[in-house]
Amino acid sequence: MTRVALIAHDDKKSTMIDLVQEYEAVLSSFDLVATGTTGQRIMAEADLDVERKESGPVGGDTQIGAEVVEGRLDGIVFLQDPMTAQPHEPDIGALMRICNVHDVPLATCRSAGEYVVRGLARDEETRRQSA
Ligand SMILES: O=C(CO)COP(=O)(O)O
Repeated sequence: MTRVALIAHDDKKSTMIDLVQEYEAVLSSFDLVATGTTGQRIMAEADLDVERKESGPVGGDTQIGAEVVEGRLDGIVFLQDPMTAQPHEPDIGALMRICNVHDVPLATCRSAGEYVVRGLARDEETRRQSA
């Protein structure tokens, strides 16, 4: 099953909620993982089940990065706030780097996130049809 990570900085959490509500039908067919607070909000505000890691600043981004290394993730939607410095910037940079190392698609704004979600849904549909 397609496994996707959802992460949003505080100022982008409402955008993430909007995105997951719009794509709820597609996302409900995926295996979802999220950083702590993002996951909490998604489960409260959308009809989606999400595996929650730690919050980003205390290691959640790093835990998602470990899944990338282990080959468990097909894509990441990570809505970043470009206007606010983050205390865990090194962790964020490490997650982005490891996605590049392992060629895992990482979307950092809403429109790119929609492309990733739609693309992964199309891939899953293609796999289902050829199975
Ligand atoms: O800080 C984050 C990503 O860098 C997100 O963490 P939370 O989802 O716990 O807010």
